[in-house]
This record gives sequence, structure tokens and C-alpha cells, in this order.
Amino acid sequence: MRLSRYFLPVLKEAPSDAQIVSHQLMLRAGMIRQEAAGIYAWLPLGLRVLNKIEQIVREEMDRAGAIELLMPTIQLADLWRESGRYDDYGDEMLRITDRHKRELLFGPTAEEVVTDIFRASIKSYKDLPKNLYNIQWKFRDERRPRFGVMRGREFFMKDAYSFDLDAEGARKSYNRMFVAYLNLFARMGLKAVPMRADTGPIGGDLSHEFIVLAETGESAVFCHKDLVEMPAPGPDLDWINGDLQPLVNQRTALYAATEEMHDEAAFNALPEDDRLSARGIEVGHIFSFGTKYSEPMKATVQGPDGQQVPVQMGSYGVGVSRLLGAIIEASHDEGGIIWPESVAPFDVGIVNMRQGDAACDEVCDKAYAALKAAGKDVLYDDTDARGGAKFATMDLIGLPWQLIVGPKGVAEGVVELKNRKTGERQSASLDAVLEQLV
Ligand SMILES: Nc1ncnc2c1ncn2[C@@H]1O[C@H](COS(=O)(=O)NC(=O)[C@@H](N)CS)[C@@H](O)[C@H]1O
Repeated sequence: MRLSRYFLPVLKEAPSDAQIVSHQLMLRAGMIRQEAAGIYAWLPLGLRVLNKIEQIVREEMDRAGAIELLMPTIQLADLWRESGRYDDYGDEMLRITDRHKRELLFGPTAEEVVTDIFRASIKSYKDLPKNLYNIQWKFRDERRPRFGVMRGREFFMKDAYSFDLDAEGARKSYNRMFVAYLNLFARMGLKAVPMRADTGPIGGDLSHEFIVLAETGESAVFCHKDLVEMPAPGPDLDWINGDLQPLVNQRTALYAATEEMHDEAAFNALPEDDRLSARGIEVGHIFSFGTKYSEPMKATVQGPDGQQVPVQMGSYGVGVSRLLGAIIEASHDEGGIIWPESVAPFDVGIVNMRQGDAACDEVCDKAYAALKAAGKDVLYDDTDARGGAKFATMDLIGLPWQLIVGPKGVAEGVVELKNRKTGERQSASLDAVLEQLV
């Protein structure tokens, strides 16, 4: 993409109401624009990152055996009356009446809808287990939306829902999601710690939140420090028939709890050097809640003995739009964002230090063509801005690599490659740099 033809409305300063660094940087980098409280337009650069994060989540859900569908954003109030949540949900629910005076709502979550889809078609235990998921916009009328996309009112969520015949099966479904979450957050360069959590309006008695440690996190969290550096299990597992419980136990055996579930005595029983208390950002939350929805909504299957049984369910959420903020909180410096390569909006930024200089333009065009031919996403700053401004923009938007072409270097047959994360710069021939990048 040539910057002269792109749409990247970067800002010199962040608006004063942006308090945390991720909110400030997303606005300044021209990634989002607030259209109303807690409601954002996703500008081109921000949408590219959102799509990359979404795709990583999708790949890890598919790997774990979940099946993607897409549920509506607008839901029938009557479904929520069946589950008994319509009144309980409170002011966070955006309630809507259509022209025929039908009561609808903008879904804050989708347990009721997915249970309705399930009960309409699946009647036998032989069709279990099932895990159905979607990646869909949600609306929660937060009293105080703040911190940009971190706590929005309209936000993008992956929500998966599992259906099993019995508690043992439900635990296996829960474990698949627990392990898939360890992998998907690691792929985004995040250290997300699973912590025992409260179940709140979703319900059930088993729940873990996945927390990214960050000073600006809204949650106070307490955990054994070994959990932070524990590597993710990786993709090569027997996801369908394997026993994932040992991988889950490896983590749940160590103390980790959010504020609501914290047991001060148990935490203080740990050796002082092992205790970590911090603030964190909840990027995922998984729940196992038995028949909380299948009972009232009569989502039953015929069991092996011919009896009708309500299915055992769980739900598994990832804050897809919140993750942009979480990743920036975990990966930035004074120059701006530092995107992990897996989610960067472009792989390489080409900086032409003298646009219009035939030699520089030629080298930049050659680099641009070669990188694109190799399947790389390239942002070529071909504007006539000054060099310093170009560097500041590239550092701000946080592309992992900057390929810098200047008249002096070109005369010597070299270009410069800068690693955004380390700041390391190397001069080499264009061919050598291209060799390294593709
Ligand atoms: N207001 C919000 N803005 C941005 N992300 C949010 C917001 N509320 C929740 N999230 C994200 O969405 C994830 C899942 O939300 S949740 O309420 O915990 N879980 C559910 O809704 C379940 N139905 C999961 S299927 C959270 O872990 C968080 O990362």
C-alpha cells in the first residue's frame, strides 16, 4: 500500500480524555475514531490488526475442534425470558422495540441463541460433543465505557459454546478451550495467565479468566510467579481424544485468582519470592455451567438409555477488540506501538528519505514490488514529508520492520533495515535485506 493513496489519519496529540497509553496510541496511530461513548469506527489500520487477531482466534478454535457459525447481533427478548435472564441482566442490556412492537435486544452474549440453534437440530447423544462458536459484535450498555476499546459498549467477541452428555464430557470440552486459549494468546505475543474467576451473570461453578499483566489493568490479580513465564503447550496435541487434564492441572495446581476469588491465606502460604500480585487485563473468560440454559430451554438429547437428558454446557469468550488494547499495553515504547509480527497491520514499512529522487524512488519501487511479490504486506511511505516525520509515523504505528532508503546509502549501494522492537539498524544491499525479510 502506498501511503500517499492510503487513509491513515494520524494525530500529533491524543485527546485529553484518553488516559491509558493504548487508548492514546490507537487514536494517534489513526486506528480508531470514537463515534459515540464506547462506540468506535475501525479505521483501515486498526481494522487490519483486528482482522489478524480474529484470524488467529479462528485458527485456534478450529484446531481445537470448534465449529464456526455466525449468530445475529439482534436477539428476541422471548429467548431471554425462557432462560430467565431477561430481567436479571439489568441496565447493561440494550433493549429494542421494532416497528411491529416486537421486543428485541442487541446481544451482550449468545448463550440463549446458541442453545436455541442446538435444540432445534441435535436430539441424540451420538451427535455430541459439539462446540459451536462465532466471532460477532456485542453490545453492553456499560455505565462508564472507558480506556478506548478496552471497555467499549459495542465490542468484538469470540464466543464459543460447548454441548456434552455428561459432566465428564463437559470437563473435556472445558479443557480443550483452556489449552486452546493458552496457545492463541501466546501466538499474539501475550503472556495470559489463567486464573480462577467469578462466574457472574453467565453462571456456573467453574470459570477461569485469562489475564495479561499490565499496570493499567482493571483487575487486581494474585498468582504464583511461575505461571507468567510458563510456555504455551503448542498446537501438536490430540485435541479430540487426548487427555488434556494434565496440561490444565500443570497451571491450576499453582495459585492464581482474580480479586473476587482471592484467598489471602492460601496466597500468603506461598514462599514470598513466589507471590505475584499485580493488575491485569481480562482478555478471555471461560465458564462451565452445566444445565443452566439447557434445563429451562429444554435443550435435551436422548441418552444411551433412551432417556431425555438436558445437555451439559460451557461458554468461552475472547475479547477480540479488547486484545488490540491489551497487546499495546504490553508492547509499546515512547515512540509508539510495537506490534508482534503475528498481528502487525503491515509486515514492513518502506521509508523513502527523498521522494522524487530518481535513484531513491527506483530502489523503493524495486523493494516494494519484491516484498509484495513475496506475499508481504507493505506500507510504502511515498509522501513528501520530511524524514524525521516519516520515522516518527513509522515508530508510532509500530510496524515490525522499517526499510529505509536514503540518497547516501543508495549511492553506496546499501539500504538500512531497522527492527522496531530492538531498535537495531543494519546497512546492507537491498538484495541482502530482501533475503532477510522474505
Ligand atoms: N465492555 C467490553 N469491552 C471490550 N471487551 C469486553 C467487554 N466486556 C467483555 N469483554 C471481553 O469479552 C470477553 C468475554 O466476555 S465475558 O462476559 O467474560 N464472557 C461471555 O460473554 C461469555 N458468553 C463467553 S462465550 C471478556 O473476557 C473480555 O475480554
